[in-house]
Amino acid sequence: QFQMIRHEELECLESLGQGSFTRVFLGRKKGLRDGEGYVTNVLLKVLDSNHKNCWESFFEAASLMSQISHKHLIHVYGISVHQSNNIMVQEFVKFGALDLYLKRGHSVSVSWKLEVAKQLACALIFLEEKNIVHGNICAKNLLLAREGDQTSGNSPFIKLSDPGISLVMLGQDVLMDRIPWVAPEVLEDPEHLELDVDKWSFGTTLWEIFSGGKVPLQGLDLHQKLQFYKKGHWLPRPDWTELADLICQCMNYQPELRPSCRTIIRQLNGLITSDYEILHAAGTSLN
Ligand SMILES: N#Cc1ccc(Nc2nc(N)cc(-n3ccc(CO)n3)n2)cc1
Repeated sequence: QFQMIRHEELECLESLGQGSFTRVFLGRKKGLRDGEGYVTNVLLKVLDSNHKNCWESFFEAASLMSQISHKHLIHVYGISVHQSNNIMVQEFVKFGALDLYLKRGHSVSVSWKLEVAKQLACALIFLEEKNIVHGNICAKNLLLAREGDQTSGNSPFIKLSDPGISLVMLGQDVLMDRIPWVAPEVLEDPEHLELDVDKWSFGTTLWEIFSGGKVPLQGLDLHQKLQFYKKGHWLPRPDWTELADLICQCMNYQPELRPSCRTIIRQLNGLITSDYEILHAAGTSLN
């Protein structure tokens, strides 16, 4: 279900950071295309040695991503197992993870943020139609392939990364640490994953995108995070009412009441044409 890549074809260059349980490196992949030798930049995602027992789940994620293809989903070339290294080989996405991009203080417009949100919603519609639960939707797993900028006005382009080790494999404390991205019902029964869990995480990711990469519930320990759910709390509402309402609808504690992906897209389109967006767009072009 995926391409096995020989380690001789791979060259590992500098470290680019880390996900949960993995480290990511810039790499090169040698290959042949109609007899021609060529080298491409790749992203090497290496499973931490102390999580070796999760290698099946790690490769299941690789297998999932290599069996489906969509413009807003990361392309996985295959996997490489060499000595004690389990490596997922992905297309290299130029501007990296969105959470870091936003934290670096790039000033992006409201329409830029809405475009990113819409593209994520399109990826979710695609997964929903295939009845696939991603399970790890968050700004850290949104990769920015094109910056898009105010002047030339071309829009950003994002790709949703692989889900990594499945929620089912994670311990309770890892699940608690993923509050407020992980849907509340997952903590009750991690085995029973429904599509609705991705809608909850979409709400949290929307909050991240419009909060400039701020980490929601930063500084809360696991117990306090658990209390946040026990008490049915919500994240601090952004001042844009319609956006805040959409976030709250997605982060509904009753999974069946969360909006369908199509409703989400319709509401995002409504936000794009709303006066708040026009006002803010006017604001940025005035200053
Ligand atoms: N400075 C810088 C810089 C860093 C990374 C990239 N590119 C990239 N391409 C991918 N396919 C995946 C990732 N990831 C990064 C974290 C995770 C965890 O999910 N993935 N980064 C580009 C620039």
